[in-house]
Amino acid sequence: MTIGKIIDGKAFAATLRDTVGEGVAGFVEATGRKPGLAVVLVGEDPASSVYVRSKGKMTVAAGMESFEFKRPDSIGEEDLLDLIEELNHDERVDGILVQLPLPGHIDEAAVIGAIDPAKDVDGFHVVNSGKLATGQEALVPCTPLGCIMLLKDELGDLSGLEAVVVGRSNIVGKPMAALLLAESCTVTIAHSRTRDLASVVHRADIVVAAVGRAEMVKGEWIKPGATVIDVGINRVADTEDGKSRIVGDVATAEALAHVRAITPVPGGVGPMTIAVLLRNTLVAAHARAGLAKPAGL
Ligand SMILES: Nc1nc(=O)c2c([nH]1)NC[C@@H]1CN(c3ccc(C(=O)N[C@@H](CCC(=O)O)C(=O)O)cc3)C=[N+]21
Repeated sequence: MTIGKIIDGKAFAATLRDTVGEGVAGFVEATGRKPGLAVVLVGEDPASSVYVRSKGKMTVAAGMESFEFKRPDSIGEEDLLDLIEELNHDERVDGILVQLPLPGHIDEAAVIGAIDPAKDVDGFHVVNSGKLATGQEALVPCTPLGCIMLLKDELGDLSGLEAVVVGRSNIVGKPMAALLLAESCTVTIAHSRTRDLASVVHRADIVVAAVGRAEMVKGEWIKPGATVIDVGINRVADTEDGKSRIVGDVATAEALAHVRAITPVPGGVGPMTIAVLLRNTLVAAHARAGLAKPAGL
């Protein structure tokens, strides 16, 4: 039985961060200042805190300025909007990321809508999603853009390929579909109401799984030779040692016998998300400074 390739997202992300680092050096030389990324974290969710810390470290390692704003769960929406307004006007800040999800009493759409689209390095503002949907230059959500980079690296030209995106979230599924369409794929978005998901997935040359359900996409659903991008990060109890581990949305061990290539979890899409965040911050900094987009990005 042949075994597919495991795509090394961690290594690809490290290379991308190096490229970003070179671009940062050029930006500093041209402007006399560092690009800056502001991350806003509301509440004390331990997983979010770990993730925000590693983002901060990688931001600094790439030569950029990192600003972190931690606010309690109890913060009112008005106070959060005031903070964003302040960051919108802070010349040292090129990128603003508000860690999601936000507490239930805060309107996420209102908060995202308050971010200056030129600083929206998550690409979640309707101005950026609208530009993406209509084929205009935009800041593009980090996870889907990272997935496209991995796919192009593996497959080259994607045009004409059959792509199935499982999941229809605003942060992954929908922008992923828009990007695949822009690459001239034939795109299907499947979701929880899709009938006979197995046979829909079986059509695909490219499967992107972004549903947030542990190992939901089974190996036998995958068409032989398909490329699978697993966006899921699900913490599950590991019965053998009582600890927990992280698995994706795809049953990877099963799928390996069917795929051409597949991203692992961890070490696949996750590291790309952070690397693209740095990339987006650098791109936003160049645009704000009136400079052309740096080479290779
Ligand atoms: N406004 C906003 N933008 C985000 O991009 C955003 C967010 N909110 N909220 C939370 C999610 C989650 N997220 C991850 C990014 C990288 C890894 C990552 O690097 N994971 C590693 C390590 C996994 C581990 O071992 O914990 C991996 O997959 O290999 C994980 C999760 C970004 N998010």
